[in-house]
Amino acid sequence: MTKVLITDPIDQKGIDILSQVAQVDHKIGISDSELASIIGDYDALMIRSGTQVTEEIINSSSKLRIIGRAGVGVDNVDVKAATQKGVLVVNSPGGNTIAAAEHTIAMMLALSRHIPIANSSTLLGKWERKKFVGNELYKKKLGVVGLGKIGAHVAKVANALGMEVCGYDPFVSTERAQQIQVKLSDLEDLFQQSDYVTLHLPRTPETENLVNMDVLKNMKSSAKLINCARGGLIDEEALAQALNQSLIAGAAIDVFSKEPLESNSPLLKVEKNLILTPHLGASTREAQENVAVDVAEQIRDVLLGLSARTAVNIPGLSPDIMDSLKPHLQLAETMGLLISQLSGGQIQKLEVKLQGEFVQHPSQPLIIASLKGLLSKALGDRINYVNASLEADSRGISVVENKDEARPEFASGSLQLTTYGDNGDHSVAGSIFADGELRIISIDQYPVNVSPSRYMLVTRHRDMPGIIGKLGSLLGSNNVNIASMQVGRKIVRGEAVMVLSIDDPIPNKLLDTIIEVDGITNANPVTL
Ligand SMILES: NC(=O)c1ccc[n+]([C@@H]2O[C@H](COP(=O)([O-])OP(=O)(O)OC[C@H]3O[C@@H](n4cnc5c(N)ncnc54)[C@H](O)[C@@H]3O)[C@@H](O)[C@H]2O)c1
Ligand SMILES: O=C(O)[C@H](O)COP(=O)(O)O
Repeated sequence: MTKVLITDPIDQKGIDILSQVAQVDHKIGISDSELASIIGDYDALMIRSGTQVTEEIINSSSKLRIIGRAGVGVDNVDVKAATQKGVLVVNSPGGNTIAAAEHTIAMMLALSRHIPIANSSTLLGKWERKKFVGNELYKKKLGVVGLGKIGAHVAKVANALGMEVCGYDPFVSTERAQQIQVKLSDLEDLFQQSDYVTLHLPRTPETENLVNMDVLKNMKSSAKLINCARGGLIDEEALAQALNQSLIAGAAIDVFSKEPLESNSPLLKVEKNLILTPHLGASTREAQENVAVDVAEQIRDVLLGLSARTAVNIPGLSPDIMDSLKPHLQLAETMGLLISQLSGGQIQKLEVKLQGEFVQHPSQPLIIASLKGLLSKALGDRINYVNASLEADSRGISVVENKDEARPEFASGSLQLTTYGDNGDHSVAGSIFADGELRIISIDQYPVNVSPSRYMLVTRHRDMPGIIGKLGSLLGSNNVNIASMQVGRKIVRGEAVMVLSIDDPIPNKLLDTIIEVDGITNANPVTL
């Protein structure tokens, strides 16, 4: 029975989707060690930000195929370890955009009008109208750091509120900035000139402590800072000091370097204008339903053998591409598997050459499929589309891509793989014929025309009378049935390649006898 484990609160609609195809177990708040001890039973894991999916947990799994993050940030998943293990990681990049952007706007308004503290004061029976005079957002300058989905929506709403919006994002073009009505600025100016600064970027080694004491000192003393993105982007000790010393006028923080917020956090000792919420950015009914459905559908599809929409760790392999390239991917994988058996030994380089119609397609998926085939004899079930590039890389196999725009020999173009390694260079070319059938069209530059079959024998021999007959009778007398035979040669009576499709695998003893036949220089059994 397929089993899915859920370790964070997930909307029921997502659970219902998973229940169609799997047994769904809930272990909310499970410890790391308990998770590591039970993960071996599960095919899929569904989480939010509360579960840390560490390398140890991933390596304790044995049949885990997919980790679904019902939300955006995957910084709580060791994606590298998952990729190495061949586990797909998917998220929901857009499901909570509006929720997080609206929480940001709510934080900005709450800060400006002292809403939380005015509420507490009023509940205590006080009537402190003078104490809680605020600021308008209208005509104030907002600096948005990170102009992705959430940053862009915040900018849109802020523009509608009459704010002047500037932004910093090294990966956003001037055209895109104009489109979302944001004036691009450098980071220093943004902090120095803004009345409000809001962060909407991921936490990475480069962005950690992006807001430190130097940055805070550079801000206006009337400025307010909002972080509904990720903990760790702000040095919390420095922020506490900056607020206590009135270096800035306020902050609203939803995310923390350690969550849940620890009781010794310096932020809990701040007595000035500081609003804290417990990572609520995505906590709306709508967003929770969106992300749960989005991710559960992807988990269900992957468990059914279909592709995921938003995989984090297989770049370039969107479902549309996978669908349109199905026969091409199958050809590339088959050829990778074939050439690995013809090459034998250690391979240092794979050259992938696309010709004719193949040039029109994205090459990355074809390279990944070729590598998957190439490594599957060595790694068995462990190799998949997720980890093929990484596994090739860690084995020192470099990949060179080559596009040949010349008029193709075959109407549908061709794909050629060449390996360079311990046993010299080997090449295989293939094409897809009009009937959609895969064909191997050359082996080691010898022209052939073979449909790949489960068992094959590829020999090298001198082109002379009698060889084909000898080989045929050897196989026949050992009860190996030949389904088809093809000989490829470049010149008469020179070197030739023979490709036999056979119904059964070749016994080792028979292979030894074949190699001893006068004129046969090499014989490679192939299983596809
Ligand atoms: N508080 C919450 O509950 C909540 C909810 C959803 C998302 N988030 C977080 O909000 C953040 C933004 O999410 P998103 O969906 O907009 O992501 P996104 O990928 O659409 O946008 C992130 C943007 O950050 C930019 N960026 C990366 N490095 C940068 C740098 N050094 N300086 C400036 N910009 C940089 C990227 O170019 C990108 O445009 C993420 O960290 C996400 O995890 C939090
Ligand atoms: O990255 C995200 O999607 C947000 O941080 C939301 O996290 P949550 O799913 O734990 O609410």
